[in-house]
Amino acid sequence: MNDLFSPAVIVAAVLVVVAIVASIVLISRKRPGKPFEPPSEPSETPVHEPAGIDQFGGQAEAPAGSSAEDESSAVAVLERPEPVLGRFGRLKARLARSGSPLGVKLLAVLSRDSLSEDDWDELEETLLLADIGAGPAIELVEDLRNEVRVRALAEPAQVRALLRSKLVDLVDPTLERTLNLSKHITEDGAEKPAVVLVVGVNGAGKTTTVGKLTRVLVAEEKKVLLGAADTFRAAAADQLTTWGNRVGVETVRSDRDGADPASVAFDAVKRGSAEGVDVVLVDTAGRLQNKTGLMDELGKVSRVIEKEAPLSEVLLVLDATTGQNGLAQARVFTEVAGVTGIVLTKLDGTAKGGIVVAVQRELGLPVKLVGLGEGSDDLAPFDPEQFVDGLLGEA
Ligand SMILES: Nc1nc2c(ncn2[C@@H]2O[C@H](COP(=O)(O)OP(=O)(O)OP(=O)(O)O)[C@@H](O)[C@H]2O)c(=O)[nH]1
Repeated sequence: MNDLFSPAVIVAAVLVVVAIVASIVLISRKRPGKPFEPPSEPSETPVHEPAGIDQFGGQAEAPAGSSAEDESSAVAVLERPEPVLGRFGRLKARLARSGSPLGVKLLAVLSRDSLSEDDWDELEETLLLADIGAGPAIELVEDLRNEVRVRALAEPAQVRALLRSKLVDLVDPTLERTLNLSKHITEDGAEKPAVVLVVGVNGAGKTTTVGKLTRVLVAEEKKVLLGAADTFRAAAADQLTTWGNRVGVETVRSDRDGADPASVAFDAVKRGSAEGVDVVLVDTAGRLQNKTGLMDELGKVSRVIEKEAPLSEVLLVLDATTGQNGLAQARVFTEVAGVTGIVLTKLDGTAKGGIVVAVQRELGLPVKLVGLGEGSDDLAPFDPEQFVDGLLGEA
């Protein structure tokens, strides 16, 4: 009985009490006031949060030294993209502002009282300078000339109206330009998201276009998932993630630089199917059309995606400022990747808006979207009439 009060037992009891108190203190320090939460299931492919909101506009970068909590609360403030309706109308002034020789020069020629042989030549030259292509330029001037003569049009305003309607015809309002974004139902009744693959040469504006298109779709209340299959540059995936985060859209990407782009694209589409999203947008690395390995890789990306869901659209992004040079590149892409439509970027920065006509003629594909600036909402569905009005500087 006395054993109970022996010094050894007392010391042992005190040690046990101290250990219990110490562990309670430690636990409460580690979890300040938080209830116990089970660890979340790891996702199949990690979704990365951005380092901060950066040059893509919208919000100020977090100041140096700000805490992770500050950053996540900055990210939580989602931007509201501009409605899509009427966007082209807002942006079309930029076509005229870029000093288009079509707008200024054509109208200057057509304002003359009677048109001489030299005037018609000047008209043709102006169309050529605007990159409309030799065939269409010659056709247009011949048509215009005949009709002016047959209908005895004398007023500059009448000739101008005729030119406008001929330009609209050249741009072709009958082409189907709507993006195919319907979900796909498989034979066994499963629903698959629409998948849009975005391809093109380096620096054409692919990532920016995917970012802007994400905003268009979010404005249309679609549920979107992004796939960063540009695995050459970690910065490209960061850039895409930032675009997505600004409007609450997640990005599937690889943890490794140089990972297989086809596998990232596949993961994105698989996850999009599992989560029931409406559209998966897949960004790819820029590649030169003469590099066979890279073009083969693009073919593989398409094939691997199609194991999971059919491709709804393959958009080729072309930089309008490269003019006719861009056409050779474009042709190879259409063969390798089965392109369904063109996105013409940087139309705000060129006097060569006629490239729209040349691209469509040469490739037999419609221009579906146009980029008219570096702002987040400077992407619009292409509208032939508004486009021609913009080129001619008409409000
Ligand atoms: N002015 C103007 N600039 C644009 C437009 N679209 C894209 N850009 C700019 O073009 C540059 C290249 O854009 P990115 O989206 O990085 O091009 P990318 O094709 O993804 O580039 P890579 O991944 O290197 O092949 C960026 O500075 C964009 O801001 C546009 O419509 N107008």
